[in-house]
Amino acid sequence: MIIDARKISWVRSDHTVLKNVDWQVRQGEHWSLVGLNGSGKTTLLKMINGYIWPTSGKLTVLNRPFGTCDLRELRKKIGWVSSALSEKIRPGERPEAIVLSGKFASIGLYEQPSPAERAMAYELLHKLGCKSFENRPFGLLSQGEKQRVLIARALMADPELLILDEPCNGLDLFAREQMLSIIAELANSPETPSMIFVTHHVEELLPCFEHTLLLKAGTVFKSGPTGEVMTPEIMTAFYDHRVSVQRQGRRLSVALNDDAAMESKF
Ligand SMILES: Nc1ncnc2c1ncn2[C@@H]1O[C@H](COP(=O)(O)OP(=O)(O)OP(=O)(O)O)[C@@H](O)[C@H]1O
Repeated sequence: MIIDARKISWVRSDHTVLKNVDWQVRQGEHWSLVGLNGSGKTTLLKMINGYIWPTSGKLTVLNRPFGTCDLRELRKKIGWVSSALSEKIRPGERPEAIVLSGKFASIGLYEQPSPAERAMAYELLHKLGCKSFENRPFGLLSQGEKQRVLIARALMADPELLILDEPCNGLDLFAREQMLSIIAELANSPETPSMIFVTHHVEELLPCFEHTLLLKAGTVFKSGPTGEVMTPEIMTAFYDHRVSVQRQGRRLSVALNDDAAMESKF
């Protein structure tokens, strides 16, 4: 089991940030985690990565029950690609060194990598489409280029779980689609671990994310096969607004119904 969360809650002073969250992610499954701002996505991810501890409930990640495992060791097995990570990378750092640093779970490269590790870093840079800017300092890269380098860095550690935390944030239409096609290709590769794709936007959900968890106000609003979760009825209740769910090819989109869109303006 990749994630086994049983009724986990996280309470801070008088605020219940997560409440009775149940979530089971099995080996080989790719999930999307969808929630509005403030729904608790980051808090849940921090918990899965062992940075915070459930106030109540039972959490097992990568078959390691919290309370009996070394959380630093657990973290090495999880690749969490987020804007917070991007901000930690020094602007002068080059993509090759950034990817190699993933092997040593460090920000910055302080170890001497072996020829095999260098070869793996090159292979990953290639796989993530980073060849044309592999020598450019990180600070000069576009948002999409930075994301691709950071995904390569995460894969360098051979993780058992890869968390893509809003990878399309700040990307224009073309960069977003490029990013999504790279993720779709990753999902096709048998070496890719289970992925969790975090987003606010339903139209970013690729068919490879066959399961979806909808998080609303710290609770699981719905979880299960994406096709069963993404119905107009469920999404209308999820957003507290009448919405329609359209299917475009193998992708989905959600739109506010006209009158709901008008209501939300005023
Ligand atoms: N340490 C804390 N103490 C008290 N409240 C907190 C703490 N951390 C987060 N919260 C609150 O918990 C709620 C969920 O926050 P969280 O960052 O997990 O949401 P999110 O779904 O990741 O939002 P976004 O999509 O905007 O990043 C918010 O109301 C936030 O203010």
